Amino acid sequence: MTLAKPYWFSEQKWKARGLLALLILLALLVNVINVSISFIFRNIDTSLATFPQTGDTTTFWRFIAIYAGLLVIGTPIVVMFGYLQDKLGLYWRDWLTNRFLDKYFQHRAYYKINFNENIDNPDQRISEDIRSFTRTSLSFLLLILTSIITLISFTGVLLSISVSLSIALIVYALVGTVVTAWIGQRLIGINFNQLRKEADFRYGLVHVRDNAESIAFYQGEYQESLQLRQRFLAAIRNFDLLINWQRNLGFFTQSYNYFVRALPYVVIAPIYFAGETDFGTFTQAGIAFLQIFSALSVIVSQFENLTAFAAGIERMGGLADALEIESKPQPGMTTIDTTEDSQVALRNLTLLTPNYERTLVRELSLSLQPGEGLVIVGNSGSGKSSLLRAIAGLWNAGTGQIIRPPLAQMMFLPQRPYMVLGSLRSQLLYPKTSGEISESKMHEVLEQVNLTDLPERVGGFDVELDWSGVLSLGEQQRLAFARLLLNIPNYAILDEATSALDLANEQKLYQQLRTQPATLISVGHRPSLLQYHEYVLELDGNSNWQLVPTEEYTANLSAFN
Ligand SMILES: Nc1ncnc2c1ncn2[C@@H]1O[C@H](COP(=O)(O)OP(=O)(O)OP(=O)(O)O)[C@@H](O)[C@H]1O
Repeated sequence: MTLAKPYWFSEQKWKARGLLALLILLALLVNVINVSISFIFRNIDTSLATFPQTGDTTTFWRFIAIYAGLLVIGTPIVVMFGYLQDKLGLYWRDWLTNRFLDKYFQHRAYYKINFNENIDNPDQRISEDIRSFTRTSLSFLLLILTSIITLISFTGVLLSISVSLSIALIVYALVGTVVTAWIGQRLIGINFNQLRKEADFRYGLVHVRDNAESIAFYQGEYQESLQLRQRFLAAIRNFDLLINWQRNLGFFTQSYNYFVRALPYVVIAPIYFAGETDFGTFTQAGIAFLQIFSALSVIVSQFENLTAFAAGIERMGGLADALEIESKPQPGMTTIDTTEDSQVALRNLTLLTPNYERTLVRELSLSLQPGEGLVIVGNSGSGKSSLLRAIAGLWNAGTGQIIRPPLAQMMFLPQRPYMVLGSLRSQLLYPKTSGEISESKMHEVLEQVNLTDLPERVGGFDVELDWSGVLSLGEQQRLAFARLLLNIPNYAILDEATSALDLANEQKLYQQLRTQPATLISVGHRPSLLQYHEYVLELDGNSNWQLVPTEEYTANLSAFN
């Protein structure tokens, strides 16, 4: 699985490994500093406690000076440790997000994944889950690493003071870890659900924004707000559950943490009272105890993060697997065979819906000579658009063969005109991102689709607007048509691309198109469309079909009427 190839083995591995090695070195240095601090304060406290008997002040000041020196060296080390950790996290996110984006757009995975019920909100997985994954996994890795180093060095310190103290501490921390892990188990699932419900709620809001006008016409406010509130309520309910479990966990960890402060005193006091150790031991044991305690209980104190982290990994892993699967044919299911050639032909094509539940067309065969036109007609839901989806390779459930030219030579205008986010220029060039097309050519084409004054009206070719919001549906369809006339493909496939236009505009567009030598396949309901095509393919909705020359079809129609 290529997506699983880790960052540390990628083309950026040397940068990543170098930074990681530097971080480990800094972690070691931080630990050396911490151990030194415990010794410095042990000596400071002992010098203070023995002052009444010895009258010695120089030891005290000497250690204060050493501590000041340590601060000067220690500060940049600790700060750089945090900084480099963030930096490495940033590089990692950059790399991983780009990998996911590559996969998302390969083999049209972004389209197919919408039909996958297990993958909700891929947008959130790619944006937020990756961000928290890279940041958190790095901090966990370093936390565990530094904990192990701390554990080893301070156990050494502690053993030099008292064996029983060491044993008491380790037992205490282990018990705490196990109990917290047990309570926290429940949090994993709840956290997973929280991410999902928050994303659902946000998507609901985005959906209302995107469809604001339709909703306003339908006066659908009540229904929409009800639906949004339901999504919000689900998020709130789950969050309530989450904080309840966090409270339960809190009861335990809080009392557990309080007692940690007293534990070293309780264990050291008998040795001190027996005169077997100096006063500074309390300080050093306290510091060592806290260090070991936090190291051993990394899992305890980080449990909350750890569960959210595990949930995030699960969501990302799910997406990575799904993206991988989408790029391969489904095992055990028959798929339509596609062959590239310089013509369009269908041979014994049986097309099913992607879930293999409904047969849309059975045993369809036809072929089109270059420059010929075919119009597909039939009732709504009979599978007209689906046939175009199959030709474009979006759907492949079924049997038989589709012969078509390379997709780069074909241009599809989908049923819903698609307006890109960007300028009028990029709108016209789409799906190309740059091109040789001059502004005068663009003006000419806009004139052909009856949008002559559009650049003037909106303020030029480089103005960025919310095009689907400011243009009428018919204007959007004409703009999409302009794209077609600019690109001059050898094959034009139009799915009700003029459905929102008046007959005069429709006629103008189709006449323009027919002056080009392009092979044309249209889907449409209007009889006015028939005249621009040589053949009519009629689907009856029960997987039957008939193919007739247009003249014969129109003659039958008028005889019938
Ligand atoms: N992703 C999908 N999974 C399963 N079935 C689907 C999917 N998308 C569409 N369908 C079903 O496939 C059938 C054919 O749809 P299609 O869009 O091809 O109809 P159409 O003939 O173009 O209709 P219209 O004239 O209304 O645009 C419909 O019954 C539709 O509900």
